[in-house]
Parts: sequence; C-alpha cells; structure tokens
Amino acid sequence: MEAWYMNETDEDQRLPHHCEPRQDISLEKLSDLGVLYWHLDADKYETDPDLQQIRENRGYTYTDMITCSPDKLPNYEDKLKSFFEEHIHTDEEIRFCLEGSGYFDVRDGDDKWIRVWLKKGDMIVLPAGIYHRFTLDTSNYIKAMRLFVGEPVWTPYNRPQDDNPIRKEYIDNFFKEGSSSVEAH
Ligand SMILES: CSCCC(=O)/C(O)=C/O
Ligand SMILES: [Fe+2]
Repeated sequence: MEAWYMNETDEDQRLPHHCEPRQDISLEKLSDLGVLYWHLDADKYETDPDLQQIRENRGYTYTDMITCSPDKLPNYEDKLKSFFEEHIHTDEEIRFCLEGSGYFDVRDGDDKWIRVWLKKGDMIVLPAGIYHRFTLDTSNYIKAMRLFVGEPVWTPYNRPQDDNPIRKEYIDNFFKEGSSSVEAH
C-alpha cells in the first residue's frame, strides 16, 4: 500500500496526482485519521486464518465481492461517478483488494486529500464519518471483497454533512482536544 498527499489539479482522476516533490503518508498518519490497514494473502482469502481473525475481532459477519471495470460493473459510468463524489457513510467502509487496484482518497484534519493506493492483498477500513471517495486507476480494474458488520448499508451521504451526528462523532473522536490523534502531535 502506498499513500500520498494529492496535487489537486484537474488532470484525469485515474492519474496518481503526486505533489512535486512527492509527499508520502505513513500508516501511523493514516491511523491518526482512523484509517486501518492490513496486508493479507489475496490468493488464500477463502481459508486465511489472519482474515478470519480480523473478521472475528471486528465483527465483520457479512462479505460479498464487487468488480469494477467497464465490462463487469452494471451502470459503470454512473457508479464510478457516484463513488467519486465526496461522501461519508454511517458505518465503516471495509475493502480487501483481491485483484487489480484503485484509489481511495480521504480528507485529513486540514481538509487536504490523501490518496491511498489499494493493490492486491491490501485491506483498508475507513471509519464512519470520514470524507472520502473512490476512483479506479489507469488499469481500470479492481476486484474487492466488501465486508460489513451485520446487514450492509451502502448509502453515501454527500458533502456537506457537518450536522450529521456520525460526522460530528468522527470529528470528536479524531480531531477534538483530548482525542488520541490530537495528543499524538
Ligand atoms: C472497490 S469498492 C468500490 C467503491 C465503493 O464501494 C465505495 O463505497 C466507495 O466509497
Ligand atoms: Fe464510500
């Protein structure tokens, strides 16, 4: 997994959008934003004890698969457009990349975009309430496992969501005085 601050030019969203010079982001910085990461064996996902352990620890009872590519995803253009609208969810968004790759963009505490490049074997958790979006990269292909606690609710709430209780809870947990990420700096 690689992550970096984005340049916010109008270039194609599928390009990397590195700053010049590039500004890489550590896993620690991502965890300060509530973003969790593991690298697992994507070829063993059906029997992998490490994946099983994460599912048990975090209560991920539901799984399904999504393939995003022009020929595999129904309503491809509309779906990709809506994935790239900045939004939050009221639950975690959990994705485990089994094939291909794609970009999850998340906002940091200063409202800057961090681009997280998810590749085969990478598993990411975006916390409820974090502003984010998704795009394919130039490979135009990702197959991912989607995990969820209980019955899935995929509803996106597009920005602005400043009065949404889940957004407020996210801010309180990660950016208010006394929260773990603020104390760490
Ligand atoms: C590779 S999963 C597609 C993106 C998605 O499901 C989502 O909800 C983005 O926010
Ligand atoms: Fe999302």
